[in-house]
Amino acid sequence: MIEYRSISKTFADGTEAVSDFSLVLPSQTTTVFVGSSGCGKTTLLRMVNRMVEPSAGQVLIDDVDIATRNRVQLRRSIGYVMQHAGLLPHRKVIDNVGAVLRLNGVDKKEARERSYAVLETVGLDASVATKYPTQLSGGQQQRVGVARGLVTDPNILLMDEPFGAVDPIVRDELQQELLRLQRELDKTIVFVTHDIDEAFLLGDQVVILKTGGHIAQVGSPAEILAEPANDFVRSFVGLDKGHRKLHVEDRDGTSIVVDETGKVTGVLNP
Ligand SMILES: Nc1ncnc2c1ncn2[C@@H]1O[C@H](COP(=O)(O)OP(=O)(O)OP(=O)(O)O)[C@@H](O)[C@H]1O
Repeated sequence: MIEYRSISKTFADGTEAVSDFSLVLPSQTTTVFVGSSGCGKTTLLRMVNRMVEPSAGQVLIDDVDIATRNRVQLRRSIGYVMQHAGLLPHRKVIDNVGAVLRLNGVDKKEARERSYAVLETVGLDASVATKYPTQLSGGQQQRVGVARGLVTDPNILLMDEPFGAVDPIVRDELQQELLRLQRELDKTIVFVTHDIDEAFLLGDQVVILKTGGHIAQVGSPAEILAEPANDFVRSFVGLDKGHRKLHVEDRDGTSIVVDETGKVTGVLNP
């Protein structure tokens, strides 16, 4: 469980990115921070692995204040997937994936074996392992980025707009892959996006943010869609434009919420 307790962040230039933010992110679920540019999503995400230190308040993981933990060890114990994959261009895929294992002291042979295994987990053929990142498609690079985030088998995976830079078809594929992975791996995922459809598809808990990290609404996709808290949320999720007339369909025993265009917007809790 991740808990933000009255977190604020003011940067050195005086920008107040997050103000008095409190929230619990339950274990083994996906929480999505969604909101427009500059509302504080990335700042909130990076406070979980101490890439950003709060100006006030605490972040707790399993009831331990992370300020008391060694910063480097904490960072290496949490998976991090960023936009554009962030791969090192001069290192082969397999070495990009295994880099954190090596930093953690895992020997070369084991690091390779685990890296090959996690490439398979994210649906990549072993033949990509010896290629350089620029020899891969954007979608493949993102998969490598996810593999790198998962290679240490972390409990927590932070994902910062990981699918923002790929075309819509590849994006759909990657989203479905992530849903499959989450069913298999049961990580605590914190996911940042500005795309409300992506948030509703992937999130168990969706946090709609306004500037300053202010929560406009938090809830499951179905809860938000059924009872938008205010006009801001109504407009943000497109209800004000007459979109999102929803119905529920049964797919293989799971109740899926589908909008009038046929797009899946969420899954009802079993
Ligand atoms: N290092 C920094 N120094 C000063 N201001 C910063 C810094 N990092 C972020 N900010 C500011 O803090 C606010 C929140 O930024 P943040 O990156 O968290 O937003 P975001 O919601 O992730 O935006 P985006 O979707 O554009 O990535 C913005 O006004 C941003 O300009």
